[in-house]
Amino acid sequence: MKKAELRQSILKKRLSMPEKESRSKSDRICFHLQSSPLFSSAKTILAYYSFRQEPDLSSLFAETKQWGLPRVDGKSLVWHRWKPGEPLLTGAYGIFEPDADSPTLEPEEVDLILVPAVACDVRGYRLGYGGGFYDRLLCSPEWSFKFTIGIVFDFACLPQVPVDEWDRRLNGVCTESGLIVTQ
Ligand SMILES: Nc1nc2c(c(=O)[nH]1)N(C=O)[C@@H](CNc1ccc(C(=O)N[C@@H](CCC(=O)O)C(=O)O)cc1)CN2
Ligand SMILES: Nc1ncnc2c1ncn2[C@@H]1O[C@H](COP(=O)(O)OP(=O)(O)OP(=O)(O)O)[C@@H](O)[C@H]1O
Repeated sequence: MKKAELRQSILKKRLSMPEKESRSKSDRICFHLQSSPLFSSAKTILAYYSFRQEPDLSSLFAETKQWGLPRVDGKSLVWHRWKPGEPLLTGAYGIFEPDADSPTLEPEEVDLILVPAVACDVRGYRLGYGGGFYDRLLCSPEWSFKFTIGIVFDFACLPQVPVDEWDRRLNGVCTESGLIVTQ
């Protein structure tokens, strides 16, 4: 199946999930992340603010970590420090984002990246919304060696997603069934 078709079918399935189910599965995902030494040893973590019924990471935000959230700036993502409770603004694509004037995070500070995805596969390949934002981020030298975990519900963790030459594998995938290390 081509990327666009697969994206459409997974998004349809995700949006049709009852909210209660999505909430309880998101809690399981957060539990698995919290139980991992990769998470406990990380001081600064890049995350995302859930939209279109992506797994919701907000129960993690209670953890005493330094959090970074992305802001879309043209074709790039800019990472801002964010403390739970600080206001977010509606940005590009209707996603809540930190204010452009809020302090940014330097790549050297970041220990772990929780990557939103439409689908992932067991090899660590990821399908996003087609913007190429994370593809571009993760191939740049300052980010390419960071530990990355794709976050999806089980039904979106597939044996294989289509791969293009620019796709890089994530280091792990976390679903409500657990965290798998892919490379
Ligand atoms: N919660 C969250 N925040 C995030 C991301 C994400 O995946 N999840 N992003 C991760 O990158 C960035 C936003 N990326 C996006 C890229 C494209 C579309 C989008 O609406 N695309 C069109 C189709 C484009 C195409 O197929 O060519 C669409 O879906 O209608 C939305 C967000 C930054 N913030
Ligand atoms: N390293 C890169 N430099 C420049 N453009 C890139 C790079 N990687 C990917 N792209 C472009 O970004 C787009 C990514 O498309 P693709 O459908 O693979 O996105 P995706 O992985 O689903 O999206 P996203 O990373 O935003 O979630 C393509 O048009 C591709 O040409």
